[in-house]
Amino acid sequence: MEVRVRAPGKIILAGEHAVVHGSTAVAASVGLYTYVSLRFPTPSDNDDSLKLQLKDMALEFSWPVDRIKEALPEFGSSLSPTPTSCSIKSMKSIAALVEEQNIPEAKVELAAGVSAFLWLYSCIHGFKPATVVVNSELPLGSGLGSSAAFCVALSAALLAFSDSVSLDMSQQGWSGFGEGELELVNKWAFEGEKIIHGKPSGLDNTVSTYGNIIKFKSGALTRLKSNMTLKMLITNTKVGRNTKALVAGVSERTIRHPDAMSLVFNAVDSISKELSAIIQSPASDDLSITEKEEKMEELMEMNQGLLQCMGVSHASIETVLRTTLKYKLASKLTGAGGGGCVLTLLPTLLSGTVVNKVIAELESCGFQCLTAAIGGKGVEVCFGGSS
Ligand SMILES: Nc1ncnc2c1ncn2[C@@H]1O[C@H](COP(=O)(O)OP(=O)(O)O)[C@@H](O)[C@H]1O
Ligand SMILES: C[C@@](O)(CCOP(=O)(O)O)CC(=O)O
Ligand SMILES: [Mg+2]
Repeated sequence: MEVRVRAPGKIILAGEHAVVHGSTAVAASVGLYTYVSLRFPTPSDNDDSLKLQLKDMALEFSWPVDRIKEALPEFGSSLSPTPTSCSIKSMKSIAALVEEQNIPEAKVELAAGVSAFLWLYSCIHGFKPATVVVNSELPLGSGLGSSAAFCVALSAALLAFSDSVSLDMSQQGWSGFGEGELELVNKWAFEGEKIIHGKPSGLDNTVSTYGNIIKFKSGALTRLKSNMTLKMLITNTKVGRNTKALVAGVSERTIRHPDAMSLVFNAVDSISKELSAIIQSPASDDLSITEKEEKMEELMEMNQGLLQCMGVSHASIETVLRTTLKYKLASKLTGAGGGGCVLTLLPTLLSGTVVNKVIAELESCGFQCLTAAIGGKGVEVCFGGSS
């Protein structure tokens, strides 16, 4: 029997980094997915190993379950029904298991994802042999939340075959989880994100789990009912970066300049609140769509300025900002910054010709542009078939 799960990536419309320090953020799911399938071998397969296949990278990792038992003896006897954090001792044992796999030097950043996998798998299924296959439409380490989508899809697939969750396996095609199940998936995914990010806010895993457009502050989410169609151009600068290092950099700056940074975080909080009010304001309100879009553009520019204050912009991001500004379009980085992706609001009345021109100019700089549906469904599951 096989289960397949998909979890979306996300864009952050306002509030990245500041959300780690308690400010409000606004984010939406993006229609690009990470897929995880899980299969347990039958006795006739005679397979006693745990396998992780990363299809896009053409990599396969494999551990004899006895080796996992030896490294993590604390698992197996009592599987954890509630999400728990990885202790320093378990992290060391997991690091040894990952090191044995000799991840190619050029892909060493995958070690964090593989560690999160070993933690989530061992907590939920102990020493059971299995094959887990992962593939993703999301660029890794680009600010679109690939780490969270990976942790959400993994947690959901593992829980789908656990005693903690009971799902109707006769459903055809993709189907959603119940509220209680989503909460459990989200909490386990957050534990995985902690291994990859160090100090995540929980925003990314929450958007990937629940989908939609959400407002998020200190672990609490509010689903937003959008009264306008939001069209965003996503530009990937293709400059690689690592969320853990960028989040740590902002924290260090906060320690050096606590008063100034607290004002920056407060300003971001106000921007996110105003942005969510605009998104939700009824269409019949005094503000026309154009006026709403102009306000949003201004808020995005202000948020970008504050992200520069936090030290997370990058020359490549500034090039995207300058290029889109030539067409009077507002942009901001999305995710951790330092490279990665930039969002540009595409107003409703903007002509297709202008959009094509901006995309052509951005792509001539070596960047990659995409437009994807935003605010769609969160994590979904599919049994048996190959949807
Ligand atoms: N499909 C995947 N397979 C394995 N690891 C993954 C996958 N997606 C994400 N990861 C892990 O997450 C890391 C990227 O996370 P991060 O730096 O937070 O960037 P982002 O979440 O914006 O893509 C990767 O280096 C890897 O460790
Ligand atoms: C910078 C931050 O706000 C978002 C990071 O997103 P991403 O990993 O770059 O996709 C960190 C967080 O909220 O945990
Ligand atoms: Mg991430």
